[in-house]
Amino acid sequence: MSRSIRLAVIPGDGIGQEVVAQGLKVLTAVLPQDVKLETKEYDLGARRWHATGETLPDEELESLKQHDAILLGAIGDPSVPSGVLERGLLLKLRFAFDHFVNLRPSKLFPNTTTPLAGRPDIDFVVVREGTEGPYTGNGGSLRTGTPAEVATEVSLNTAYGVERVVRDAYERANARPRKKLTLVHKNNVLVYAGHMWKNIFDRVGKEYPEVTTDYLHVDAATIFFVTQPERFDVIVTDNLFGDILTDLAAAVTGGIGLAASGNINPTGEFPSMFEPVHGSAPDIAGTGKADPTATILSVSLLLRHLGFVPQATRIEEAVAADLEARDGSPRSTDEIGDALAARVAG
Ligand SMILES: NC(=O)c1ccc[n+]([C@@H]2O[C@H](COP(=O)([O-])OP(=O)(O)OC[C@H]3O[C@@H](n4cnc5c(N)ncnc54)[C@H](O)[C@@H]3O)[C@@H](O)[C@H]2O)c1
Ligand SMILES: CC(C)[C@H](C(=O)O)[C@@H](O)C(=O)O
Ligand SMILES: [Mg+2]
Repeated sequence: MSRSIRLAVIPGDGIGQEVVAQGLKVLTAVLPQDVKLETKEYDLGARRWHATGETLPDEELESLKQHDAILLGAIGDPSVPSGVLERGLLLKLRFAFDHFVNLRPSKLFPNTTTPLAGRPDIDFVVVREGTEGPYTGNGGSLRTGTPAEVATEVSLNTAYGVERVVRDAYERANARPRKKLTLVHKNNVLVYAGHMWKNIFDRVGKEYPEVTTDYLHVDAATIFFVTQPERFDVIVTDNLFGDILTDLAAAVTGGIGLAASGNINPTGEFPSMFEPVHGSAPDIAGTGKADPTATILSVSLLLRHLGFVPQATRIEEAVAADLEARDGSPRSTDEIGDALAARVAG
């Protein structure tokens, strides 16, 4: 395990700035003295775009590449046309660094007010494909803005891309006690991409005889996320279904303020990037109401990825204890960060 971490930090927009400050606070508190943490902050997002018109210049991409990992807050702002920063910055990073595994764990933490509060054993992870599907920008519009407009947004799926993420999901399922993997797609309607996913899922599954498999159409999966979440262990799904399912998973297991994610490049060729599942939340930005826990749990995923397992576990335990101790009175972003930093340090 390396005793130094070169961390690139992209606070981004809205509450991204606020929650990343807390993530760094907890990271600093949890690391042993002899681990050298070098951080480099990148001014990327709405401010930069307004000032220079840039979203993610090549030099910055090259510089980001020189790090062990990236911590990102959130990208997107109402003052910038929708999609400019999301595509030009966030998705550009995920694609350029081949983050084909978008890992989004969901655990029911104690003392949370959610529709599933009090339900035991909710502990699943969504392995969302991160580089393909309808996210590739493969589309266009004709007669734009007229009543005769036609727009396409093609979902791109390659056997190469599907097999590598499915294989990763089998590996993860095989390493967990329950060893269950559910494919979520919509192959009753999306018969080309859906059948390719299912065929690859079945073929790769032959190599993992200990893993129990299941298949659900995405609409049915949304029912079971709410009514029978305990049926899930590892879920593998495409980029867009995974986006939607993981906001739902967050909402039912503790709230969007607790949902962490890792954009993983499993080959290690490029730095992986860790970020909360939520966005820049312009409706609460600047109010101190943002819960930084999702970012702090993303720091835990980052540490685990880099091999700092005891420190990652310490953060998870601190979050569980902190939630247990919450009495319902509101706490600011800073106060939650301070409380978690104190717990991991103590
Ligand atoms: N990974 C990302 O950077 C990311 C993810 C999602 C959305 N976005 C972008 O963020 C912007 C806003 O998107 P949106 O409103 O659809 O989604 P959002 O996740 O920003 O907000 C949805 C709701 O959840 C609440 N919320 C989010 N994070 C919270 C937190 N930590 N604590 C408490 N409440 C929280 C918000 O206040 C809002 O009511 C858009 O530009 C969108 O494209 C970026
Ligand atoms: C902002 C957007 C591009 C992004 C996505 O769709 O992946 C977000 O919703 C997420 O879940 O990280
Ligand atoms: Mg999303």
